[in-house]
Amino acid sequence: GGAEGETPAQFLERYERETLPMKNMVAEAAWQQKTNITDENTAAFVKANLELAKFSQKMENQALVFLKDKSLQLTFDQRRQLNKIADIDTNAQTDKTKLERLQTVITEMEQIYSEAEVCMNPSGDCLKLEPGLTELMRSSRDCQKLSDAWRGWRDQSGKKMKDLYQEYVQLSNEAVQILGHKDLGDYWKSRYDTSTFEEDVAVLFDQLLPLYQHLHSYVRRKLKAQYGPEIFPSTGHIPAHLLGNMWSQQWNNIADLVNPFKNKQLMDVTEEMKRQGYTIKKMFETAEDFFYSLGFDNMTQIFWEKSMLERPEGREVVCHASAWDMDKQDDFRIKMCTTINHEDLMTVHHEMGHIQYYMLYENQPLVYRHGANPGFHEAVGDTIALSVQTPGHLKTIGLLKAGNEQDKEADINFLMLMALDKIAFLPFGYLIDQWRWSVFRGDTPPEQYNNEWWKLRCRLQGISPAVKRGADDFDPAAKYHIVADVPYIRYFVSFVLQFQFYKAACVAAGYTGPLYKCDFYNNKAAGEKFKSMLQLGSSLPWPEAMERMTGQRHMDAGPLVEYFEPLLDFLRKENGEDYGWEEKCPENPPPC
Ligand SMILES: CC(=O)N[C@@H](CC(=O)O)C(=O)NC[C@H](CC1(C(=O)N[C@@H](Cc2ccc(O)cc2)C(=O)O)CCCC1)C(=O)O
Ligand SMILES: [Zn+2]
Repeated sequence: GGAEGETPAQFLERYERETLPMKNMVAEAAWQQKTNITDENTAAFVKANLELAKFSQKMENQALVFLKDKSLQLTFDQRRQLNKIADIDTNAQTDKTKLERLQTVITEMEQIYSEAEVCMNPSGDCLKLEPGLTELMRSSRDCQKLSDAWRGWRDQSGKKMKDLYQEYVQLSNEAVQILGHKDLGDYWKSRYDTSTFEEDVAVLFDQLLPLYQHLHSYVRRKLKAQYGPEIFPSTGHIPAHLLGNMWSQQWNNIADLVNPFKNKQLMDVTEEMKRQGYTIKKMFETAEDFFYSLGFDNMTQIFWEKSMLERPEGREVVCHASAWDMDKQDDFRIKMCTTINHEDLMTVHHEMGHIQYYMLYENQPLVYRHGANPGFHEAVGDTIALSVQTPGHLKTIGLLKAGNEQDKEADINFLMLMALDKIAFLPFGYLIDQWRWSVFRGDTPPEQYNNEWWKLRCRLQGISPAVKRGADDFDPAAKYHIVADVPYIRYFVSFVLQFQFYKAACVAAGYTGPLYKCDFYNNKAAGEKFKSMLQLGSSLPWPEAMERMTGQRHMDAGPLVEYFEPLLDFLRKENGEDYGWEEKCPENPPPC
């Protein structure tokens, strides 16, 4: 047994008492490192992680002793908690040198990514990803500039990390194999508690492909009109740098080029936010107010004191937005280099959704303070943002001028903007971990890393590289989550779940109109439904949790398809038979 004659119940109590301060210490060290990247903060962060690993291994060993002891009468809940204590990720690596090397490789890759900058011709301006390159990709309509930024970013980030990444794969697989998993992808999928997870997401992707194909075709036609057809390959692919985003993952920033009814309002409120003098603080208060209207709690005092809501002067930070549970009473934070625009206002809701989930499961046993599955955590804020973005709600908060509610053309414009965010994302959200699972499994060897990446990008997303890719390019590591060891299929799952949660909240609010116009602001019944699911954390299998809110026990693309139905009808009429692209990208992408 554990400490002299310790019972499972005593062990679980001791686990919580001893682990909480340890996790808080690590969270603080991580926060210091991400909000002030210096050698000593990085070293301190790696050291803290090593301490946590040693501590977790002791707890894992003790949990395994109880789990294997046939003489013990463990309750269902004790067994569930002990299994979660024994699942300690790559901290299972007992070889200190290998564990330290893995931590160092990840922080090194993240440091290269965070400090990379591209010096543009002919201006000579050196731009970082945020805000410079992101702003350029968002707002420039100059093909050559977009192409230079697209290529430059990949040269300064991914291209420098191929060897590091190879080492990360090797060390990560070794670590999780100690826990009995085949490879890191196998371990990441195990968090969805179902052996059919890969097939389930593949089925969802196939169901949603027609929506994407029609959006892709419509956007391609509009971009040909804007840039001239000669820069588009005959294979039907869209050049990656023309889509308003460094990774072509969401296309909302080219809404002005794609807006179906020019004479009708574009639902992007960036200009109105600036005109009204919106501050960053006001953006966070707007999000806080929506959650509060549902009966959720306001942000804590410590949240406002300790968050980093804009890029600080004079120090290197990891700008990629993130929400933090510091494993300490009331201590929840957001780190974000916020800019005043529509996209960031939605990101604020996304990050605050994480904070609300942390607060709702704060009283669960420590091992249950996680999302029911990772997709749930990503869906909370986005579900709220679906209600916030309705023209009706934007009028309620004064960010959109009152207009004719029954305007079919304005509705199509709105659904188009939402599709540029939610539909455009689907193949991207799906393919990142298709690539990584094949790398971790060993099906994709290092010399095939970039080729396999572009095979997926060309076949599933229908985009082509701005310029021809070379043997030593490594484009996957131009994306934060790949560099920072953060799984990604959670976002694809979230983009399906959030429409299920949104529909359930609308039903709870007694709404009966077209789904895409539903605003459940101020509705306590909707809030109660949501809270009843979220307060469970991971204490029950996710189908049980989902059932509390939606009455369903499985992922279902139905609500997403229902939401976009009017747009798909419009697109089918517009596109006729002109949609789709060839599996392979062109050998040589046409120049600007
Ligand atoms: C300590 C820690 O790491 N905490 C976790 C939270 C947790 O696990 O508790 C966390 O904060 N992760 C950061 C990550 C940030 C963002 C992101 O990376 N988004 C994806 C895809 C996407 C894009 C649009 C969208 O609407 C939804 C998703 C991308 O940008 O590619 C950036 C903008 C939005 C969300 C996040 O919040 O998920
Ligand atoms: Zn998130």
